[in-house]
Parts: sequence; C-alpha cells; structure tokens
Amino acid sequence: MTAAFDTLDSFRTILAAQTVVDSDAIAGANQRNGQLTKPPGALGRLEDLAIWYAGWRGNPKPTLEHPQVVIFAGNHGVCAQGVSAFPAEVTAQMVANFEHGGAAINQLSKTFGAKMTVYAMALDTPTADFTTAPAMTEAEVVTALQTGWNAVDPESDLLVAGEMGIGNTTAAAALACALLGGNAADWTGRGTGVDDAGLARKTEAVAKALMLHDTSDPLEALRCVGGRELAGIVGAIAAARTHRIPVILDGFICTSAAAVLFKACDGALDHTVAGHLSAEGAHRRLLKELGKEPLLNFGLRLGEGSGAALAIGILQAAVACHSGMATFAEAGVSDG
Ligand SMILES: O=C(O)c1ccc[n+]([C@@H]2O[C@H](COP(=O)([O-])O)[C@@H](O)[C@H]2O)c1
Ligand SMILES: Cc1cc2nc[nH]c2cc1C
Repeated sequence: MTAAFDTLDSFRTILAAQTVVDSDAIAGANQRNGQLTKPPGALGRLEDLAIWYAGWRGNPKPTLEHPQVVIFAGNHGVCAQGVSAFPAEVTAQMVANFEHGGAAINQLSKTFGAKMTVYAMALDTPTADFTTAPAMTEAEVVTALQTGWNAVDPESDLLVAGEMGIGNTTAAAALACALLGGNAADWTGRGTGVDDAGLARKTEAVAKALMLHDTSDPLEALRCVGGRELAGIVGAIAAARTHRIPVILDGFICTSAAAVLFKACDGALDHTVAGHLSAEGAHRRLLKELGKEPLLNFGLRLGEGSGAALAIGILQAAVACHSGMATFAEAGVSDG
C-alpha cells in the first residue's frame, strides 16, 4: 500500500491516529482459551501470545498462514570512525547473498514458510557521519520511512522486519541513548565483534553525536543519528499496525528503531512482541525500557531478522493450539 505521508509531520499525524486492538476478539479468544482441552493456564505463555495475536487480527479464532519477512539494508557514514569489525562493502555483498538465498535469514524464512523480501536502500550513498552532521535530511528519512511502509504486504498475517548495515550498531546505540537517556557507554557494545580500541571509538562516536544533535523529538533523533534501514523498520512497524498485522521484533538494531515509535506515540508497540534477546549487551536494557519480555534467548547477534524469524515458530505453535484444539465439549472430556 502506498504511504500516505510525505513529511515527518504527516507521518506523526498517521501515528497519532493508530489502529487499536479489537477488544471483542480478545474477549472471544479468552473465552475460547478457557474451553480448550487443557488445565487452565497449562500452555503458559503460548496462551497469552495466541490471545494477543487474536486481538490484533480481530478474530477470536485466527489463523497464521502468511508470515512476511522484510529486510532493509543501509550504509553508514559513521563507519569512517572505525566502528565495525567488517568493511562497509559487506552490506551490499550480504544483500546479494540474501537475493541468492545463501544467508541465515533465507533458511529461517523457508523453515517457517515466510515470504522474504530485501530492500537495498541507497547503498552507494551512505548516511552522513553523524559525529559531524545529521545522518539524513528530512527528505531522505521520509523516503526510507516510505520504503518501509510500502514493503508491508496487507495480505500477510505476521511481520518480521530485519536489517543489514555495517556500522548500524553504532547508529542503534546513539538512537537508544537519544531516546532513552543514560550515557554512551550504557548503549554501546561490540556489534560484529570490535576489539577494545574499536569499542572505545564507538562509544566516543555515540557521545559526540549526542552532544552535537538536538534529539529531543523521536523522529528527529531517527533523522540525526539513525540510518535508512532503521527508518525502514519504523515505517514497516507503523504500516503493520494499520493493517492489523502483528510484528515480531528482532535484535538490538530493530528494537532501537522500534523505540522511536515507543517514544513518539503511546502504545505504538502494542502490536509487537520481542522475538529474542540478542547477545549485544544493551539489548536487555532496551527491551526492559520498552516493557518487552523476549520469547527466546539463544545467544544470537546476527541481525537480518534472524531471532525474530526463529520466533515465528513459537507464534505459529501458539495460534495452532488456540485455533486447532478441541474444546472440552467437542472432545467429550470432563472439565475440572
Ligand atoms: O541484531 C542484533 O542484535 C545484532 C547485533 C550485532 C550485530 N548485528 C548485525 O551486524 C551488523 C552491525 O554490526 P556493526 O559491528 O557493523 O555495527 C548489522 O548488519 C547487524 O545486522 C546485529
Ligand atoms: C557476514 C555478516 C552477515 C550479517 N548479517 C547481518 N549482519 C551481518 C554482518 C556480517 C559481517
């Protein structure tokens, strides 16, 4: 669906008019859950997940058959500061790998029956180095938000928004720090595996960015210290909300992007769950700030939507049990 905004202000207007959860579907799903052939609460968090999913789909007995994975890729001017263990050309090389089916996310998408699409976002034009200038102009960040918005298939019934971008853990750390406070060291980690000197350069770059830019407005923070792929994720999560498509969040970079919406509008992440806890140090703190309990903790720190894609299976299982199980009456089982 074509994005109905062309400025940050018109995007703010859309966010303010966000779709709300269907309370009738929640009530119906709760009632059904209480009748299924199991002791009350015996499916634990799977029950909460299924009821949450039913509420956002607007259906007390939903199906989950069309998951979608979208990967946004961007390059970062801040790489000039020596903040990554890998060279910037890896971003484009990995996009080619995604397109040829060779990355982890291709295998995970296939495993869970998800349609996967990749968006290379102006890879030959990295964002500006945000230690000296805003990462993006308003036109650039709006274009990236629109790409994210338009990437969401209204016919899908679950969204995973992943990213690829050498240097983007520095952008994500700066964004998290701008949105949620604390100091640069609280949010800066080793990303793809920088050594101690690299970590010091990263922390310095984040601290410098926060001194330079006015990041008091969340979307301005995204423009000044974010990146195109982070903005793509913001646009996609917002679009999913309008189509009643639940979202599984991925790791540190995805969650940092999601935090823009969290700060921009009350309840803007209510249609999302945290797929996993990344091994990137500050992810735990970030999820805590957003009030999200991760579904999995597998030590992943890959990005590209991988942790969220792995959690598709959990949600599929939750919905299958909720909508497929017999009730006590249907199965002729005596209830307690
Ligand atoms: O998802 C995560 O939590 C995560 C943690 C560390 C690294 N990554 C991935 O690694 C890349 C960024 O790392 P870096 O060191 O270049 O900033 C980027 O492509 C991310 O997808 C992803
Ligand atoms: C090889 C490689 C693959 C990735 N996938 C997501 N981020 C990545 C970073 C690197 C370096």
